[in-house]
Amino acid sequence: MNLFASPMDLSNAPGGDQTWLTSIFPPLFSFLAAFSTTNSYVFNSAKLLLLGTIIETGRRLFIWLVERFRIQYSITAEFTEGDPAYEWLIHFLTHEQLWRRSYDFRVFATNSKRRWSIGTGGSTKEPGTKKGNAEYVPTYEQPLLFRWNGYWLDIRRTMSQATNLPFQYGGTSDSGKIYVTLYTRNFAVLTELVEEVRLLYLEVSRPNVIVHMADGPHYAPTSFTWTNVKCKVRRALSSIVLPNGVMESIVEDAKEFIDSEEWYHERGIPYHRGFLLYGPPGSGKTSTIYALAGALGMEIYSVSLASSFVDDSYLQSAASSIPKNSIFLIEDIDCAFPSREERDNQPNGYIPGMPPMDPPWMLASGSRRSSVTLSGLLNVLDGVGSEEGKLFFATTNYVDRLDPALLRPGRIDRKVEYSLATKDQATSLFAQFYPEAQFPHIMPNHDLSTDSHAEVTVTTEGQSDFDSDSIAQLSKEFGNRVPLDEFSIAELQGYLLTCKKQPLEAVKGVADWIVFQRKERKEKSEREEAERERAKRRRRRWQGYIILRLQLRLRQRMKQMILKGICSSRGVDELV
Ligand SMILES: Nc1ncnc2c1ncn2[C@@H]1O[C@H](COP(=O)(O)OP(=O)(O)OP(=O)(O)O)[C@@H](O)[C@H]1O
Repeated sequence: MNLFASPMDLSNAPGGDQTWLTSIFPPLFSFLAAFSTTNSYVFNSAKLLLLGTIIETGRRLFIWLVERFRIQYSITAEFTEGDPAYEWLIHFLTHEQLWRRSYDFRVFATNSKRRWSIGTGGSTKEPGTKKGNAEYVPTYEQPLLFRWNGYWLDIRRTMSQATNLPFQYGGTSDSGKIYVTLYTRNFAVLTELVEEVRLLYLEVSRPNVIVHMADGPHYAPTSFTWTNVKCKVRRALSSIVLPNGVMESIVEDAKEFIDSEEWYHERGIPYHRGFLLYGPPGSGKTSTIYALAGALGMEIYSVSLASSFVDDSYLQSAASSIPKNSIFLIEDIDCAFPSREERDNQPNGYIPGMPPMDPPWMLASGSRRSSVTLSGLLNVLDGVGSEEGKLFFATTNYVDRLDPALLRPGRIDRKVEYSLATKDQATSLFAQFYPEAQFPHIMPNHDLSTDSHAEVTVTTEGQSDFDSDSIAQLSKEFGNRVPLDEFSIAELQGYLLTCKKQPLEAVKGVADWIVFQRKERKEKSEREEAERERAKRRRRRWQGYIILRLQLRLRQRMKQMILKGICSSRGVDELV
């Protein structure tokens, strides 16, 4: 066997003409040819292996060249989920109808949280006749190439990945990302694109108020993702029924703040304005903030301290991730403070080695305490949460629970009280519910101002027996019949919803409704009182048990000490 045969000698080897191969790798082929004279199978395999290697090398070289070209002649921008720019881009992609080229969709039976799904016209048998029940959201996971303003763009999306553990317990998360590759070296094109998508987003979302909610545990230690985004239809300021001038003054105040950034900076005053809206549930605190956000074109970032997963670090990272010119809303801010009941139930003293006076189930039951501490909250208000000209709003039903440190100017600059419905508010609500234009058939035929319905009582006596009236008169009558400071606007709204199209019935039936509500409230308060009594008894029993255990332990300890004393006086180690 001649291992060093000339390559040319190999042309006659089994396997046909390998001249071109042998000229590339002469020694190897010399060896293989020599070897293959006895084993043609090995020679063919080697040929294939070599061919594959060459093809693979060529393929990699090609990819490398394309990558080099991309790096040299393109710009890639990354948009991260949770950042407003991500939302802008999603709206842009939907607007550009890029989904038409997509072959991958996720199908949701529920409404997607973002408005970037594709509206479908129901079934193909009756196109456009029925709105589809599902939503189709393109995944954009395969790169999509399209043209924008004469430039080629490449879009690719990666989904967010999270472990099911909050980050305090080692959970991790990768936010979803969209990569946009622009095939140009001109950076101005990217800024142009971002500005266009931003303007488009503002245009598209103008009729809505965008509310970002922190409504679930958070998994990433570094960046906070506001994954729950809601589009609420913008509400007219005039639809909020408040005492005269209140809404206008809040709007004026907020506008003035937005326009006076320089003024604040010149005087070295932190550019921050905090509002506290307090009052009973359903009196319009949240609605005011939503209407204000709509009027000012701002987005809301909302955290509720009543949520169990919100603690100091959660609040801190949420607040620091809110962009400029937004509203930072903390709902139920009182949850960071103990209620009077909780304070009253505190044990008088701590007994080392003994369990707390209140059993754990007692603390947990009905407690709305948040894990956020006062110092954590103040840090957020003084620090990250107050930067960049954010408007800060807090709402509470229990203003008395709030610590004076929170209420000092600089943290809370303006307090607005909300109350249960006044007669004027009830009148305005009714007038809004039944616009004159929609009820032209209701004509005045009866002067209600002469009727004696100034105040409704628990009986139905005093109801007028009218058939129809003008909306203005009916509104007034409704206002007269609703007792002052007893029902919230939300409750009255709930009642009016039961007679959406019958304003006359609404006025006639309100007395019965009031009777029913009072009866229900009485029963509820009796039930609650009974529950409180039961809880008190349970607490007393538990405290008695703790005291008994404490006494037993003390008695044992004293016994041991006395025995020790006797032993030492007798000079023995132990009494027999
Ligand atoms: N002053 C008001 N003007 C118009 N609508 C109101 C008013 N108050 C309450 N409503 C209606 O009642 C519902 C609840 O109102 P909202 O959530 O604003 O009350 P809230 O004071 O924030 O209550 P909570 O303290 O429980 O959060 C909304 O649907 C809203 O339309």
